[in-house]
This record gives sequence, structure tokens and C-alpha cells, in this order.
Amino acid sequence: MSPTDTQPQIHCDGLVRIYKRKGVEVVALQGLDLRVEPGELVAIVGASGSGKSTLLNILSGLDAPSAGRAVVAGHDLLAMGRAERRQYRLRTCGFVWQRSGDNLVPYLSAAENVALPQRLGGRSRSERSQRTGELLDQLGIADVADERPDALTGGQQQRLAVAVALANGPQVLFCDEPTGDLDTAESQEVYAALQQVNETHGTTVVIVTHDPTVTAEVRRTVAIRDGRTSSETLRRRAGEGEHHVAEEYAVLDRAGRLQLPHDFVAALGLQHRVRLELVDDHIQIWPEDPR
Ligand SMILES: Nc1ncnc2c1ncn2[C@@H]1O[C@H](COP(=O)(O)OP(=O)(O)OP(=O)(O)O)[C@@H](O)[C@H]1O
Repeated sequence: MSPTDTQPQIHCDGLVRIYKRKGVEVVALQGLDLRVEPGELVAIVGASGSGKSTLLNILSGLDAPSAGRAVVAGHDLLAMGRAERRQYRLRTCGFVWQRSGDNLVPYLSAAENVALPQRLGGRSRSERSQRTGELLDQLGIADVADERPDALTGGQQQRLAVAVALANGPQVLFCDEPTGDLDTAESQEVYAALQQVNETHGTTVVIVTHDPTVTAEVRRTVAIRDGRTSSETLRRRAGEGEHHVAEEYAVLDRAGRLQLPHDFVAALGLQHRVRLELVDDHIQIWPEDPR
């Protein structure tokens, strides 16, 4: 079965978000397309201002696009009413933000932080206690269950944030710069935790970051440029062993539009028009003949 035969977990089609500031329009998303299959671990990368936060705000149900379609786990984000939106944010999705203060309640212990969303989700005391213990254990922070967040290292705080986000068994975990405040060793701990969650719980994980090294931690990296998905990097195992190769792909939209990488365009001085030729299994592109 090809990936297009299944229902994607996340499907954005022609997403547009226009902000108006002092009468000036800023087009933050310019027809963004994105498809994420159930159980994928995907990174979305882009430079500052490329539209990452705008996309995440829409996918998390905090903001609405100006045009286009966004469906996550069967929820049409444009048609959701207030009650469905609350359930969507409580049960369908989990969130891990960059700053621990946005993820954790400072005056509750680690275990109480994980139990809180479960209480809001209607779980009984015994269910809460069992699930909290399991999650803290799986994320390697059972030994700090009774500590408050400020007694934990940065890496432990973010692993606790992952446990909190998983408390109600979401289908999708959205992580916004989850390693932004961490050093390399702590970042590695958090990526390992996200990989484990993805593998053992089957949760779809989307990591949004400006950190290009995330490519080594996930199988698929989607790059956003100027409010559009511009390229994808796929990592696959090359033969036996742990050796991986990364291949970069340009993204083709439904209309057949393709964005050429800036450095390719610059290298050949491409402008205005190019000549195309279909040859067996590939297409060749040449600069316009100046004659
Ligand atoms: N509330 C807003 N009002 C006006 N313009 C906005 C607003 N939010 C974002 N923008 C603009 O939209 C564009 C995309 O911003 P966005 O924050 O989504 O990018 P980003 O990739 O998340 O950047 P960063 O990594 O710096 O957070 C930018 O040009 C930004 O200035």
C-alpha cells in the first residue's frame, strides 16, 4: 500500500495565514502543504520567520488559518467548535514547549504534574497513579517523582514535559523547540525520549525547530521556507548495520509546482524561464538559451 492510500494523521492543504499589523499584511504561510502519516517521527525545520510557529499554532488549535485546510487525527481544525477544540487539546494532542515554565506547574511535584491533566481528563485516582508511575518510569525520571521542577536538570524537566504531554494518551505530540534551552547532552536525552515514545506508544511526533542537526534524530525532516514546505530530507539505512544516508527531495505540490533550491538556481544563474526535458525516468532542467 502506498502512503497516499492511508488516511494521514496530519493533513494541511494550501494553508494560508495572513497577519495584519498597522494596515500592513504579512503572509506568514503561503499555501503550505504537509502530510504526516500515523506513527511518524517528523521534524519541521526553518529559519527564523519562515512560519514554523504560525503552523504550530494552527495545528495546536490556538489559531485559525486565513484559508486552506488542516485536519489532524480526523479533526477538521477550521470547523471545530469550542467543546471539540477543548477535547482536541486535552486528549488528541500533547504539547511540549521550549520553556519548562510553559509545560510544568512549578509548585507541583513531578508526579503531580503528570497526574493533573489526567484529572482534567476524568481518570480515577488509581488509574492516575498507575499511569503516572509508568510514564515517569519509561522516561527515566521515576527517581525524581516527588521533586518540584526547579530541582530537576533541564533534560529531566523536558522529559517530564513529555510525560505530562502523554498523560492522556494523545495520538499526536507537538514539540516546539523542545531542546532550545538545553546543552548537547541534554538535547540528546530528550531526542532519545521522543524516539522511544514514538516507538513504544506509536505516537506521531512532530518536532518543530530551527536546529538543523535534528535531521540526524528523525527519519524525515520537512523544511519550511517563506511559509511553504520547500524540501524534505529522508534518512534511510544503507545496507547492513546502523549506517544511514540522508537524501534531500524537493516537494511537489498538487498542481505540479516545484521549488528549486536557492543554491541550484544561483549556481546556474537561472532566471525567469528554464528549459525542461523528460528523459526516461527523470527530468532535465537547463537555463534558457540566450540566443
Ligand atoms: N501576530 C503576528 N502579527 C504580525 N506578524 C506576525 C505575527 N506572528 C508572526 N508574524 C510574522 O509571520 C512570519 C512568520 O512568523 P513565525 O513566527 O511563524 O516564524 P518562525 O519560523 O516560527 O520564526 P521563529 O523561529 O523566529 O519563531 C514572520 O514574518 C513574522 O514576523
